[in-house]
Amino acid sequence: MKIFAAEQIYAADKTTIKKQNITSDVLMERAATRLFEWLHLRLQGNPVKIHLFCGIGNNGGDGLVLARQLKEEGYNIAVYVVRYSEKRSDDFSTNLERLKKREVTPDVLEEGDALPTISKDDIIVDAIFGLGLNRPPDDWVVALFEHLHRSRAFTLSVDIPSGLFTDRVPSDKKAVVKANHTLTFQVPKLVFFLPKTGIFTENWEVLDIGLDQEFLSTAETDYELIGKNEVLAFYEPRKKYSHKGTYGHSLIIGGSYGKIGAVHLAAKACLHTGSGLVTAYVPQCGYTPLQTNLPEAMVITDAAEKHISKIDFDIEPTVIGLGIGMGKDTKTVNALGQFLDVNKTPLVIDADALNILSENEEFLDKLPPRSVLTPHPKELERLIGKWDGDFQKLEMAKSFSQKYDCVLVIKGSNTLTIYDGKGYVNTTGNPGMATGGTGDVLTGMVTGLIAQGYPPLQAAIFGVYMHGEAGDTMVEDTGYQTLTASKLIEGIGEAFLDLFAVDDDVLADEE
Ligand SMILES: NC(=O)C1=CN([C@@H]2O[C@H](COP(=O)(O)OP(=O)(O)OC[C@H]3O[C@@H](n4cnc5c(N)ncnc54)[C@H](O)[C@@H]3O)[C@@H](O)[C@H]2O)[C@@H](O)CC1
Ligand SMILES: Nc1ncnc2c1ncn2[C@@H]1O[C@H](COP(=O)(O)OP(=O)(O)O)[C@@H](O)[C@H]1O
Ligand SMILES: [K+]
Repeated sequence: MKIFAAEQIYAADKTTIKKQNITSDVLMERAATRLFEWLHLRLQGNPVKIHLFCGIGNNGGDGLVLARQLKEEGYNIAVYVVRYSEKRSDDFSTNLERLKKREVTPDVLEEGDALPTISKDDIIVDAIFGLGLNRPPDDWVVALFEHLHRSRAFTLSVDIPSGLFTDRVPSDKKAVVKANHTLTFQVPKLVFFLPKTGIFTENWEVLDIGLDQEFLSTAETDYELIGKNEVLAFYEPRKKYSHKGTYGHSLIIGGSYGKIGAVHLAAKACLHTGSGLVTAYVPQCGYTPLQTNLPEAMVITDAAEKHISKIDFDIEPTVIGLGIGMGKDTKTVNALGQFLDVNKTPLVIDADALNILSENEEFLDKLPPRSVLTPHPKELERLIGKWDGDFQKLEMAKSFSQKYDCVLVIKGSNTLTIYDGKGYVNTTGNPGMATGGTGDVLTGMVTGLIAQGYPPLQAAIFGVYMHGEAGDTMVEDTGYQTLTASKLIEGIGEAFLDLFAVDDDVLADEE
């Protein structure tokens, strides 16, 4: 699913209004009707008090239409106009008049006014600011946001939590409404997925308001949301007359004394993702544990006992996964530099190999084109430097990826893969995966996909999706705290099966 920038959404509105020959007022009515239907379905006439806080722009207009529809259905509402500006949008004004005709006169809130009492069992609808926010809200509006937050009432934001910009991180966390849920129009917004802005609405849902499909499908966007539909397009079925040679040979290079487990996890994940053959290249201390515990993998050992001192092998791997548990011993750093001088095999680079690249920038020029780099945020900072906010981080990551022609997988709650100026936002995964070794599993999975012939970008996007899906499957049995990297590997099979599972509700519809 595409993620549109705010100006593209405004353009989609305009096109829709023109092509469907409707007024903006009709579009607002349609949007707010979707909000009403959502609430009505859940509340079924429940007399709970609903406080609707409406700004003076079109977001506020949506709130006023919703108030009118709730009133007509007999809901217990209180409506407030948050008058943060003298200006009013036309559709706001039209709908204020319509509401007044239904004998609902909103309380106008201005600076210095007493704030309404809200009980924690009430519902707040936040329609104060929408996509039009262009500067931080005034102090008294921030005080209102804090008042809403203190009430602990369920807060439903319209389109976007008020105070959240679409293109930058707010400098003051208090200046954003903390939504329990956001109902966003037509398309998800990028800020829902970034670590410093996603925290304002952990739950969100898209409401289809019938914007012009042609516009939506032809517009180019900088970001895309990756779900099952998107990755299914990449999936390559296993062929009947194939053999292990068909699916490539992965070489996993890494490990040091005390960190052989990382290689074990990556090699095992690689096998579970379908690599035809997997060999691990480890220091000698890794030989026995790997041969004992992972019989499917072959093992080549370095001359040194405890760390990699020279990367030297006589096989011809299809792809190499590099860096997990490898450490940064001087000999290892030299070995990596010498290896990169001669290597032509596609690479997936993680962990200590990334840190070595950060400290030896000249190594970056030696990477084969479209190498996949999988940093967590700290490793990313070492690679690309410090950033000021998520948006600058993304721009810096795009430049880095372009400069070195690499696929950059920025791991996190919503892992973001960057290549060729575009970002792919993953939707699977859960906080149970915030545990040691899960990154090693991802390295193994992406390596295993490249081994089978997936191009690096697709392997990265698909691998990240499947990794998160494996986590989501396993967490149902383990709970968040007990999910481990080994368990995650057990979930990879389920993640593949789930790609082709028919949803229960689809089956129910057919019955
Ligand atoms: N396609 C869609 O997504 C649709 C969107 N609609 C609604 O329209 C909204 C956008 O409406 P608007 O463009 O009117 O934007 P807002 O409703 O966010 O209004 C912002 C208004 O406040 C002013 N302003 C911005 N920041 C301010 C600040 N800090 N202090 C004081 N004033 C400030 C702006 O100049 C503007 O007049 C969307 O978020 C959505 O709720 C719907 O009405 C119809 C369809
Ligand atoms: N809160 C979370 N939600 C979803 N995925 C997460 C979360 N925390 C971590 N992950 C995923 O777990 C993995 C952790 O990788 P990493 O930090 O490299 O761990 P390690 O080095 O211990 O293997 C990444 O793929 C990341 O996206
Ligand atoms: K809002």
